[in-house]
Amino acid sequence: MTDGNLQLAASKRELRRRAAAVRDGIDPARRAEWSSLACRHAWKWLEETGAKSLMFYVPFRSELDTSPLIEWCWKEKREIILPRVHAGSGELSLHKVKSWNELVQGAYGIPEPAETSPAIREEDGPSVVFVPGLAFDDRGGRLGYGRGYYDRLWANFFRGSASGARANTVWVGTAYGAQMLPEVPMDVHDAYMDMVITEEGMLYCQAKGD
Ligand SMILES: Nc1nc2c(c(=O)[nH]1)N(C=O)[C@@H](CNc1ccc(C(=O)N[C@@H](CCC(=O)O)C(=O)O)cc1)CN2
Ligand SMILES: Nc1ncnc2c1ncn2[C@@H]1O[C@H](COP(=O)(O)OP(=O)(O)OP(=O)(O)O)[C@@H](O)[C@H]1O
Repeated sequence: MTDGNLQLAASKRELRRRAAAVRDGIDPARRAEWSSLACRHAWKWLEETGAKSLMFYVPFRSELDTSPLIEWCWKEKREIILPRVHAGSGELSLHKVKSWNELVQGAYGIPEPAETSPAIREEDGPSVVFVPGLAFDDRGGRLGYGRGYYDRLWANFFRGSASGARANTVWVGTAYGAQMLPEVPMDVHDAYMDMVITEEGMLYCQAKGD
């Protein structure tokens, strides 16, 4: 690691600690209220876009709760894709899920599709990916828990897009307004969001990495 890399890693670590404290410090009733508002914004947007296949996360810790949105998508017969964590390789595999009953306790205690659930093929990937995080900025910068799972998935999608597979996937960060920072420090491999959605509404971010 160069001095620059070391500095970036240290500043991300410190920021992660502070951002987790901010998010954990939001009153649970407020979190529920803001989650519900953010879901309504996302819902409206999804109705307009008509996207058929959506990747979500199953919320844990104090993350924005997207479960009403997931249930609404099931009701509307849209396809829900959830990740399974492969802690050894640092990869996420993607699986179609039709109900909460299909989930088992996974790595980090996050519910995930069972081992027996078949992973989808790359060309069947989602057209929208909802991404959790500790902090975001209005360029679409994101700070996660520091294991790079979503960065690797993002890189895989772009590799896929070279062969025309998944060029048009929209990446949507979901967070409380209190998680927005003026600037999240970004590494070369860090995934940029196309939009961030909070209780305040949808924020369209500038072109990835520009
Ligand atoms: N709901 C949800 N699902 C998700 C993610 C997420 O952020 N939220 N992920 C997004 O990537 C992946 C899981 N990533 C995780 C990465 C690190 C830790 C974690 O506990 N890290 C320690 C830090 C120390 C360490 O690295 O061991 C911690 O936060 O205490 C948890 C989940 C896939 N699924
Ligand atoms: N495309 C990639 N290929 C290989 N390693 C990667 C890739 N992207 C990120 N990493 C590695 O993952 C580690 C964590 O990256 P980073 O600190 O950006 O995580 P994060 O985005 O905060 O975490 P997460 O996505 O798990 O929420 C770093 O050591 C980084 O080198």
